[in-house]
Amino acid sequence: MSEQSEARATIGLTGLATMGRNLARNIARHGHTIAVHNRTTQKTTDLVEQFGDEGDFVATESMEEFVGAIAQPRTIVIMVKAGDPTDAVIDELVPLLDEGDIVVDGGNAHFTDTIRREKALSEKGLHFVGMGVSGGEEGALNGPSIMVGGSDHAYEHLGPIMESIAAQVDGTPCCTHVGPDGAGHFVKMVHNGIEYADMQLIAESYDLLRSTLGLSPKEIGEVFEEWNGGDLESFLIEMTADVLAHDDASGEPFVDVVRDAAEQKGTGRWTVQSALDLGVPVTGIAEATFARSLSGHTSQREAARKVFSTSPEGEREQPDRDTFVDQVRAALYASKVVAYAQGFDQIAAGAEEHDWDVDLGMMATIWRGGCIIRAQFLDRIREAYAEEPDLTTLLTTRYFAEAVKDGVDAWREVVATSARTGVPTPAFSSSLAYFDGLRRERLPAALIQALRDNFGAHTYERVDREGTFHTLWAGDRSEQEMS
Ligand SMILES: NC(=O)C1=CN([C@@H]2O[C@H](COP(=O)(O)OP(=O)(O)OC[C@H]3O[C@@H](n4cnc5c(N)ncnc54)[C@H](OP(=O)(O)O)[C@@H]3O)[C@@H](O)[C@H]2O)C=CC1
Ligand SMILES: O=C(CO)[C@H](O)[C@H](O)COP(=O)(O)O
Repeated sequence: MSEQSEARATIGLTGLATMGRNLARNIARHGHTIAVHNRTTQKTTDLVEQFGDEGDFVATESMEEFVGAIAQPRTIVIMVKAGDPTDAVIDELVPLLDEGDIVVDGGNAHFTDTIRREKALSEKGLHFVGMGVSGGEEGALNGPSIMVGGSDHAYEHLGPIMESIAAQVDGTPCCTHVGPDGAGHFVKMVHNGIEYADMQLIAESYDLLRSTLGLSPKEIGEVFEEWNGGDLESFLIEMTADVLAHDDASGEPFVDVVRDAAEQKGTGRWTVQSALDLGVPVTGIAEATFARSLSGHTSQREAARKVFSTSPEGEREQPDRDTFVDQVRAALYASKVVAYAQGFDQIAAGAEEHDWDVDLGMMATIWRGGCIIRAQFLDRIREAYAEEPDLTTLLTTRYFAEAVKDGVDAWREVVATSARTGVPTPAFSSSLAYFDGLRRERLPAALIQALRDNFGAHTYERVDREGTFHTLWAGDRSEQEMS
């Protein structure tokens, strides 16, 4: 490792933790010679000792040795903690690189950081790629979903390698060139936002079945297993069945020994922040993110528990088991349709804002395999965009409209039951409210406009004629036409 390596690697990867190490193995297994590096050399040594026979690895210690081991123009993947650590690695790498080299950030970077880094590196004659990778530890090894943002030139070099290691569905790699600079990381961010909503909806379903019907985690696991055989078939539903069936070494259901405070690394929060900036209502993702925050507010939760009883006063209702299980399934499916429709709206709005030509149908295509939100349902989204590339909302496309119409009564029943029994369902409830808001003939936004005009002369438009108006609320209440 300390000897000077010849530049024979076709690609290099620095950052050999959970994701980087498995991505490197995946790349090597596909016949690409890969130079590997990690700040702490022990991780490099361990990787090559344990898995060196899986392919052609060039283990390196210093950054100089790492860069020297890669054939020019170099393609270098950074797989380290997002934020400052990524900048630190870029700062260390850049002085060692030559014009035309390609630096790829495969971490969960904020897309605005990616835009900034791309600008800075292109000024130095380097190509910078922001590459979203989804699939967790297992996906990185056996085929992730990969969302690449960068120049066409960079994709020409990087694309074939990444397409070869990505998950494949019906012969199509789950990897695509999303667009320039921050496009790949933007799409990955929204993917993670949808992941938050998906998990929150699953968690609410579990809570309802447990608290309302009194089912055990094992019984609920069986329900999820059955659901996975239908429209809801997905990686997360399958995983839920598995997790709920698992017992801790103590004999307790595993889910009961895990502290009920969900962590977050930032991508869900970023999705919501960006959605607010873009003016796109991503209510499912927002509620999922806030639900994680609430779960972590231990002292407030404790204070509230002391003052309020944990369930509403009065009789607990016990709905019919099979009917309620099916209602929750329908509510889960309809709410999931809403969450995905909102996520795709955000990608469309982000693409417009940043002038990225993002193919929405292709996003559904590359999420069908490898990634955390992979699901049968994504094929339906792919078909919807194939039929109508500029569709206004996924909700109104034939398949999803039917699914929502079929499920809406059950959805209302579930939300009503949760309100009566005190089981919190922020994602179910907000998705239903979004659906009702969209389909409403007339919204109370008219009153909000009237109030804004009253207290701040913010003006309003009328339903019966063009123009902008203001009423002299403090005066004679006559109406002025402003434009
Ligand atoms: N874990 C997951 O499921 C997924 C993670 N990601 C993203 O992939 C990236 C890697 O994730 P993961 O594998 O979980 O690892 P971590 O996010 O835990 O990062 C650990 C790696 O970062 C390196 N590192 C940290 N700080 C520095 C620094 N200042 N300079 C150099 N190297 C540094 C560590 O080196 P050392 O060993 O020396 O400490 C180690 O290799 C992250 O951006 C993450 O958000 C994306 C998809 C899924
Ligand atoms: O990118 C991922 C999967 O696609 C990661 O698993 C992500 O870090 C999970 O996010 P969080 O820690 O916020 O739940």
